[in-house]
Amino acid sequence: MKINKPKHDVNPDLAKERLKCNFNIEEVTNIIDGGKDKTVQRKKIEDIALNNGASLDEVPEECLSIKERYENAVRKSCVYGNLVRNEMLEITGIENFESPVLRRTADAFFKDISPFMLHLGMFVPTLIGQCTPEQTAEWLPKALDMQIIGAYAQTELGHGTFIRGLETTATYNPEKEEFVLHSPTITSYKWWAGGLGKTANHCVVMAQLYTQGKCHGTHLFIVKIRDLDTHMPLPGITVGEIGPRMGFSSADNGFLRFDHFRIPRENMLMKHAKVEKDGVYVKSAKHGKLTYGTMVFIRVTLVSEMSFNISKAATIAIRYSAVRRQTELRPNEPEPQILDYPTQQHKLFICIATAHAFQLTSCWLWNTFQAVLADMKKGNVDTLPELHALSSCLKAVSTSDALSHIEQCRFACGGHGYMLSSNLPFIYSFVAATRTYEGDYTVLLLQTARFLVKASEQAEAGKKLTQTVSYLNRTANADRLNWDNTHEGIIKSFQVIAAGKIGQCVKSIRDRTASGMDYEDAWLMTTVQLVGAAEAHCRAVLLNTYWSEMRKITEASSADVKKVMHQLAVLYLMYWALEKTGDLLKYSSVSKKDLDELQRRYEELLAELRPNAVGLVDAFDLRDEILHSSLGSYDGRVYERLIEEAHKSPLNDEPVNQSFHKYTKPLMLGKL
Ligand SMILES: CCCCCCCCCCCCCCCCCCCCC/C=C/C(=O)SCCNC(=O)CCNC(=O)[C@H](O)C(C)(C)COP(=O)(O)OP(=O)(O)OC[C@H]1O[C@@H](n2cnc3c(N)ncnc32)[C@H](O)[C@@H]1OP(=O)(O)O
Ligand SMILES: Cc1cc2nc3c(=O)[nH]c(=O)nc-3n(C[C@H](O)[C@H](O)[C@H](O)COP(=O)(O)OP(=O)(O)OC[C@H]3O[C@@H](n4cnc5c(N)ncnc54)[C@H](O)[C@@H]3O)c2cc1C
Repeated sequence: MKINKPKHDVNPDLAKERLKCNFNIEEVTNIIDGGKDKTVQRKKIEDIALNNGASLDEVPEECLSIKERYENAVRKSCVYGNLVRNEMLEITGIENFESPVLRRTADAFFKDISPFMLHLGMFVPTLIGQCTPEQTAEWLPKALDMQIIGAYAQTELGHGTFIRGLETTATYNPEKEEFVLHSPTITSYKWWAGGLGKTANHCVVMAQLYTQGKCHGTHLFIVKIRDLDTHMPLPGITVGEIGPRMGFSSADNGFLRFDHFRIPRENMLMKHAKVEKDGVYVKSAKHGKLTYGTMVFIRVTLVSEMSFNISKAATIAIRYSAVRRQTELRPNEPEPQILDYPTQQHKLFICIATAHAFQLTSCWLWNTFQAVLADMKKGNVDTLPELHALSSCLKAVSTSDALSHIEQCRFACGGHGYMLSSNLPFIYSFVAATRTYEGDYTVLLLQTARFLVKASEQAEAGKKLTQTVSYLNRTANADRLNWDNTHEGIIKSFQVIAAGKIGQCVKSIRDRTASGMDYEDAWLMTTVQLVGAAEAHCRAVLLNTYWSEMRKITEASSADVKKVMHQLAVLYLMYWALEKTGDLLKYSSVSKKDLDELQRRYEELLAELRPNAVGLVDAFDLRDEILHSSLGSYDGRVYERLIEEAHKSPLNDEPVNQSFHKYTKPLMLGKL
């Protein structure tokens, strides 16, 4: 495999690590990419990005003012967008505009985020999923060609989670064949939409549809908010940026207020419901929630996005841990590499395994999503509830796990991990937002819980369940599982834990309703348990999917690759078994002796994986320009890079800062 040759000598410790690696790195890279041809394609696209002005920053993004950061991000987005439009989509095919490869190359341009991300990330997918064929023909080519730039404005100041509570209204006027968009209250301001504040000239808006005096609930509309030539907001539109945030600092998350703003009837996205010219409302959708389709799509893609983010953090932390030496173990011996500490391995090797677990699960989820779309094209919406339940819990758990693993990577890098130049704080703050957006963690797990409670009741009634909950058919009446200390045994025990927790929720709700509570209150009182049950179900799905997909995908691999991929999957199973010992003790016959044995095997496995740690992160094949990290570069020049980055601080532009003469000196002289 052609690797990008480092310009400098590789740090000797890192070089030694690479000699220790006992599997073929390229083979693992191909597995991660989904095949050798995909690796070749990815590298070709990365070359286009990296040879055409990526890393265009003279001054680090973080050293710029808010305005400069935004302007710089727009400049880079235009260079990048042009490359996507003219060269990269030629290779992926236009239908793959959401390809993870494009997402990956975007990181070479932006440490933080592009103000155009939501255009490609949500605006375009909404047009694809919610337009009639005529509307698609009208809007999509313009959007893909960047003639119009869009945002997705759903959330309001007063409501994000509860979509039915949105207050923006779209009232149909049959005389003029127009909708009138209006923001009736302060809480109805659209709030948060990425790219809306300053960049977009169009947006998709979710609003309560009124026609013939009746409200028909939330629907989507495409709205032009700015003049295409002057970019000035149109009369009736108040739009701006919401202010500094924890992350997303180079984007322009926006607010938007409508004052009786008129749009043509054709601007209602009418794939699933329409308003006729005379104002008659016609619903064609076979399922009530199809207007939520873009959210389901993004939740599906976020699982792979989390794999990518963990792999970046793991690469940084593991390469750094091979270079960093700290603390004398024995007198007169060199300080060990911190990667030799089992506690460090415990923090970091699970990150490698989790990146693989999420990648394989995301491919499987993507295929499930495609199968559901194919069903829906044929008019069958029966498989949608299971997809909604799956995408909700996998989005919730993958973003939450990614966040805590990335935080562990930062801890693993000590003080230097706190530096923005390590890139870990950027990765962390980006992923922190994913736990909230596209549906908050708790809220989405409660959606999955609704599905699980129904499934459990169906299992109880002897009905055969769909694939991802079929374990409830086998385990619904099982009291405690006989512990079986095998890999399949661990997976089965997680299914029994999930079944036990769901069963306990059903019982709690029933007990509460039997004692006089109404169902809503009984559900509410049980929500802490319901969140736990949905998380347990998600863990069972993740463990089972990772294990079975890993075995499938490595069937034809070399023995060494098979071995190391197997070790990672076993590590993942053991890690989670040890994290959930309380649940295992409650729902299986596992003994203290079994758990001690599991702990011992886990620690041995960390030691077995140790020589391959650097090889495993090299297999993620993240080029330095994408990693942006003083700690994680391929050559391991950690200390040199930290010093180089320090010199870029604008505070080092002059030896004495003017504040000394203005403030400090007068203070010292008692002249303030
Ligand atoms: C061309 C060149 C371009 C160059 C550009 C350069 C740029 C480079 C970058 C490129 C990279 C691109 C990569 C993209 C990455 C993606 C990044 C995305 C960033 C996203 C930023 C954030 C966006 C947002 O956050 S948008 C807002 C999201 N909001 C939410 O998610 C709200 C959450 N709330 C809900 O979903 C609902 O309100 C809910 C589900 C909580 C409750 O809904 P409800 O209506 O009240 O329903 P309920 O009564 O609870 O349930 C009834 C019933 O319906 C079922 N249900 C609910 N939802 C669904 C669903 N979605 N699908 C199916 N069924 C659903 C529910 O289960 C119930 O069923 P029953 O139990 O059977 O009754
Ligand atoms: C960086 C970022 C980018 C975003 N981009 C966009 C965008 O482009 N377009 C857009 O439309 N939106 C966007 N959003 C908004 C985002 O989708 C919402 O913030 C998110 O859906 C959560 O909704 P909320 O803020 O109303 O939180 P709330 O719903 O107010 O949640 C607050 C707390 O209440 C809890 N809670 C709420 N309801 C329940 C319940 N029923 N049961 C139990 N607990 C509950 C939650 O768990 C949470 O802990 C973005 C947000 C962020 C942070």
